[in-house]
Amino acid sequence: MHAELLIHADWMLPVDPQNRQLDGHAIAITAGRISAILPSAEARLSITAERVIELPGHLLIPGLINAHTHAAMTLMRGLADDLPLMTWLHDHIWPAEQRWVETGFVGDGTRLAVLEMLRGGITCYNDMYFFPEVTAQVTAEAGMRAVIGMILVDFPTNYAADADAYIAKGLAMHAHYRDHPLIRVAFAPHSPYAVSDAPFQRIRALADELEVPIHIHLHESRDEIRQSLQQYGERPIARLDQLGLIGPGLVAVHMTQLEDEEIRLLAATGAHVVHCPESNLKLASGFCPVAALSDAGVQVAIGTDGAASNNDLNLIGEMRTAALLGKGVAGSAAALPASEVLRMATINGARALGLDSEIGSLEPGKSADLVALDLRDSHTQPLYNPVSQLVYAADQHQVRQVWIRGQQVLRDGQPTRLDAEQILASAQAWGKRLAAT
Ligand SMILES: CSC[C@H]1O[C@@H](n2cnc3c(O)ncnc32)[C@H](O)[C@@H]1O
Ligand SMILES: [Zn+2]
Repeated sequence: MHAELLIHADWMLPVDPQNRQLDGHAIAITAGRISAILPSAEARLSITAERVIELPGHLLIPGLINAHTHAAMTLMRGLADDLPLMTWLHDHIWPAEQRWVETGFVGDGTRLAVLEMLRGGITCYNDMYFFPEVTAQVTAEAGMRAVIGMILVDFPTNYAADADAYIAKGLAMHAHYRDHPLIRVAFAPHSPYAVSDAPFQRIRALADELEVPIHIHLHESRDEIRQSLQQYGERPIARLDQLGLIGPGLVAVHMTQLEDEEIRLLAATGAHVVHCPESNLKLASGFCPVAALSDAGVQVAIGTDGAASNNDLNLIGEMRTAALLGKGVAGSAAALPASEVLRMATINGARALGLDSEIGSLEPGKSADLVALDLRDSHTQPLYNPVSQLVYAADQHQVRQVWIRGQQVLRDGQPTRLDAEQILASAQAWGKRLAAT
């Protein structure tokens, strides 16, 4: 058998249905896809390859999927800390966005985010932000994968004046990226408190027609529930259910306020949940009952949220926080074992985004989106169990090589398609501008 690329690694966690750990295996890649996974000794005898890469001491995993981001908000990292969600959003972030967010801001902020995410082993992200066409373009140029939100809020912004304009711009972007190999598009109405019933109804009909997910902040804080009870006489999930939005296409982010009946509804309808543990902790929004959701059969993915509420886009760190917090919230050390948390950051994210036939695991036929981490560092030695080291001990700087569709986008920790120096210089220039106001 012939392959374009053959990679040998000491350990592989393919996140396959059997949850295997493969020691001393190789992965063969041709035309951007995984063509075989087999023991290295066998591969050396049976596969000829144009390029062979040996990775002793390394762990190979599927590319991580950051299931909820606002990429360009990297330029607001540390702008407003130590505040609860509604104060943070209404008094600081939305005014700053009104003042600063335009295409140049989104381009530079997204490039900084893409650089940070690739260096941390993230190969795909699910974004919700203004000027999403710019986010899409920057991401595609970097060779990265993303699901870009067709955003909607009830109020006018620098990006669009009203619901018609938000939807029209979103649909134009959807048409533009229809057959793109890296970019997909989803609806991204901000939240139940920022979107009224009529636009939700339009989005639901369009999402059904275009078969795209609906990505939304939902049940993020107690204030959101209180406000909804006051305004609509029901909790946000009940309202969205009335509007026909709770179903397998729903990607519900945060979900820190959940009653048992709501968990049953999510499970019965096949809705997806994205857990953002660090953002929820930092804004003191509440705790997502991840173990209870998972026991009920709800698929839970992991997201960082934006860098203004986290304050990084480090999904390896986020896995660790999710595992530790999940045990604390469930009152059980057995809750959220490391292998389950890795599934959340890979295959569950892929399922939430409707991309699980392409990405989320290392299996023949899937796209070659993969990450190699060097585990020879002091804090991941000695090594008894690779998945334990990855989730409980590894640092994102141990990510050394990243491939997306078989193309190397990070080599020895350095991006191959981005100018890191220029990205940092422009981030510093934005920082000076924002700090001066
Ligand atoms: C319509 S573009 C996205 C919008 O969402 C804001 N945002 C960022 N993080 C959060 C969060 O955790 N909850 C609610 N809204 C958030 C972002 O600043 C943009 O305005
Ligand atoms: Zn968010």
